[in-house]
Order: sequence, then C-alpha cells, then structure tokens
Amino acid sequence: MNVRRDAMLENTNPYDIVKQQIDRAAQLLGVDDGIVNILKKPARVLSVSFPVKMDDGSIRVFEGFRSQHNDALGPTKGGIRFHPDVTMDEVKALSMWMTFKCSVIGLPFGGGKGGVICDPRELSKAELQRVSRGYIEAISSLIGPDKDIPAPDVYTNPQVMGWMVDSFSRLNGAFSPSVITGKPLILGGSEGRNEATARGCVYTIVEAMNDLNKPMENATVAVQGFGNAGRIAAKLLHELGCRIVAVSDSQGAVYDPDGLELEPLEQCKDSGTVRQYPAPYTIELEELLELDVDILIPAAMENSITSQNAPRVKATIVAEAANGPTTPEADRILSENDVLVIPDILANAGGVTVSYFEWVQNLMNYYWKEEEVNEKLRDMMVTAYRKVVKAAKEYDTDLRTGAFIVSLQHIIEAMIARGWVDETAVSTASKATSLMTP
Ligand SMILES: NC(=O)C1=CN([C@@H]2O[C@H](COP(=O)(O)OP(=O)(O)OC[C@H]3O[C@@H](n4cnc5c(N)ncnc54)[C@H](O)[C@@H]3O)[C@@H](O)[C@H]2O)C=CC1
Ligand SMILES: O=C(O)CCC(=O)C(=O)O
Repeated sequence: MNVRRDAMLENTNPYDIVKQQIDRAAQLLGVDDGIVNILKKPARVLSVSFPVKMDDGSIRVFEGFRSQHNDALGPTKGGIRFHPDVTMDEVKALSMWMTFKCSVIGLPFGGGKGGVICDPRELSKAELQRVSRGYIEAISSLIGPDKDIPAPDVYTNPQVMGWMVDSFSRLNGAFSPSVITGKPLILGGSEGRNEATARGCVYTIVEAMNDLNKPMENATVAVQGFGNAGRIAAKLLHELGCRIVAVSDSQGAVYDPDGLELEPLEQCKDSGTVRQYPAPYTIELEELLELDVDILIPAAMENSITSQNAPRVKATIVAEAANGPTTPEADRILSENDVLVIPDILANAGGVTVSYFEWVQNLMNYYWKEEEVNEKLRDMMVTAYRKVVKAAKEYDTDLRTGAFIVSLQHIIEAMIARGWVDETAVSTASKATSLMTP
C-alpha cells in the first residue's frame, strides 16, 4: 500500500508544503514579502525528454527535470532521483529543501535537484546506463562544477554518478570530477560519502537523545526504507547499542521487539527485500510508523506521516532521513504530542555535507582519509544542530521552523550582499538576533 497516495484529506503536494514551511519561518523572522516571493519559486526549471534505445531494439522516450532554486550562497547542489512517481512539483520542492539544507549547515551552495520518471528496477544495467547518460546530456548545459553539481538520491547510486561524470567529461573534452559528487572512489569520490547521510542523521539523533537525557544503549528504533539512508542509519545505530526493532522497504516490513539481526537482514535486502527476513512478525508498511519506539527514522519518500497517522505516532524522536516525510498538519499534531521531529533539512544534511567535501577534494585534487571526513562531518552537523535548537528556543517554535530561520538568515544575508534585495527587507528584530554564532 502506498502511503503517499493515502493522505487524501490534506494537501500533500511537496511544492505547496515547502512554501508553507518558508512562510512560517519568514513570518516569525519578520521577512519582507518580496524576499519570501523570491524564495517561493525556483530560479530555473528545465524539463527534458530524451530517447533511449532499449535492449529489445525499441526506442523509449524518458522525461526528466532539473530545478535550480536559489544560488545566492553559491552554485546549486542536489541529487538526481530515478522514480516512477517523479513530478516537476516534487523536483521543485526537493530543490527548495536543498537550498535551506545547504544553508543551515553553512555550505557555500544553493539548492538544486533532478529527477527522471522511470523505474530502475525494471531496467537492465545497460538500459540504466543509457538513461543516466541520456539525462545528463539533456541537462548538460545547465550543470557544471561552479554552476550546478548533481549527486545521488532515490534509486541512483555511485555507479550512476560514474556514468554521468563520464558523459559530462566527454561532452566537455576534459575529465571533470567536480561536476558530480557521490562518485565511485576511483573517479574522485570521497571516503565516507556513501555513509554520510545516515552518519549525519545519527549525529543529530545522538544530540537529541542527550538533550532528552536518554541513553542510546538499548534505545528502540524503527526505520522506514532500507536504502542508502535507512540501511546505513540502522547499522550505525546498532553499532551504538540501539535495538533495531523494525525496518521496511517498498515490498514490506518486518518487526521483532527483541531486535532484528542486522547481518541477515542485509543479506535479505541484497537478495531482494527485507520481507524475506525470518522475523516473528511481518507488519503493514504503515504500522511501522506507529510502533512504540524511542527513535523513528522515515528514510523513504515524501508524505509518510500525515494528519491521518500522526496522532498514532508514538516515537519520542522522529529523525527525518528522507526529504519531506512529514506534512505541516502532521507536524502540528506531533508537536502537540511532544514528539521531537529532527527536520529533514538538518537530519539528512550529512549527505550534501560530504558531497561538499568531495567537491572541495576534487577541486584541490587531494584526498582525505575517512576519519578526517567523519570528524569534519560531525563538527558541522553538531554545530548546525545546536544553532537550530537555539533558534527554535529563541523563537519559541519547533526544530523545523528553527532550521528554516537559521537558513533564511544566511540566504537573506547573501541576497543583501549581492544587492538582490534591500536591507530594509528584514525586520530590525530578526537582524538583532545572534543566531549566526552557536
Ligand atoms: N542518498 C542520499 O545521499 C540522500 C537521500 N536523502 C533522502 O533519503 C530518502 C531515501 O533515499 P535513499 O536512501 O538515497 O534511496 P535508496 O534508493 O537508496 O533507498 C530507498 C529505500 O526506500 C524504500 N522504499 C520506497 N518506498 C517505500 C515505502 N513506501 N515504504 C517503505 N520503504 C520504501 C526502497 O525499497 C529502498 O529500500 C529520500 O527521501 C532521499 O531524498 C536525503 C539526503 C541525501
Ligand atoms: O549530496 C548532494 O549533493 C545532495 C544529496 C541530496 O539530494 C539531498 O540531500 O537530498
């Protein structure tokens, strides 16, 4: 059952949702409507269609998008999603979340995102390669190491990035590793990038658990989605002594209150789906979200937690490894029920942070060890987490709005410095805050 299509009673269009999130923070900060209007639309959206020769000799035309939201802080940055449900509005929203995500961490990037409407699970490896190359050729005029730098997202991976960097390099007549991050190590990928989204998420969870005076040891965890973000988060939390009681993927969910064993679980996923794991209970996908756990990690798609199921969410902490898993109405309900939501633009920012490190390493052509990458990541994630908590306290709001407030301040400062908007566009109250320092 697809939870995305289930939430019928509220507006679950991610583009409308991100605009509501911007409005909420802008209102508290006292930001001028002019600035808000700039931020509510991507600066540039490219819609492409490109032909791909399939293995049976037929030609199929694929559609895709690349959205560049705002480049006040630097070149736009964000992943590429291959999924049958990709829409232009979704890609626009994801690019907007990228702007705020990069800004909350303090990265010198704006936000971008791309998507291709396809189901990679139905493509052969050769077809997947041709789709990847076709898409990157179609958007090649828009991207570049100092323009817009793609990376992996749902159903794309380092191999796909490898094909893409090769196509871009051929088009440009020079090897250009810094145009794409999340590449295989041999092509200039960074140590630690593959684990970075999950690792960053875990750093924020550890901060939140500390703040709540709760031990990590034996804390119970449910993870929705067992891909790059969810699977590695489960593994890292298990290493910290947590009990992973439930996980799901698109095919099903398994539950064991005594804790799932990670190695056999991973073997099941590698050979198909986590559903094959011999757990005492198989549960419906939606049930996982309602388990009584300390930590719930939505790590799949948008709109997992809506007004429909939010009243039944029992987790103490919801750490959003996914982008946009919680609707604004659900946010309100979770907040009323004292569920601490670590928002996507903060919780899953580890991926883009190590992508930034990868880009830096590519530009200087000198590479760091994994421990160095992880330590730098920890420092940036913890610093950002503390800034967000401070902002949320100062403005008496939740962590999501706190994160948007911190982000907005950086973006607006950059827009003022560039001369796009006037200083009077921000109220005296917001200028007087000291949120820039942790
Ligand atoms: N890969 C990255 O570096 C980053 C990913 N994210 C976000 O994390 C989320 C997951 O992305 P990845 O792990 O990269 O994707 P992935 O393609 O590696 O894995 C996605 C997983 O979600 C599962 N899934 C799909 N629909 C589901 C459903 N309805 N219920 C349960 N499971 C479902 C799939 O079976 C798969 O296990 C997305 O929202 C993505 O935008 C955010 C930041 C960075
Ligand atoms: O690594 C990156 O550049 C972006 C990752 C991404 O798409 C995301 O954070 O949602």
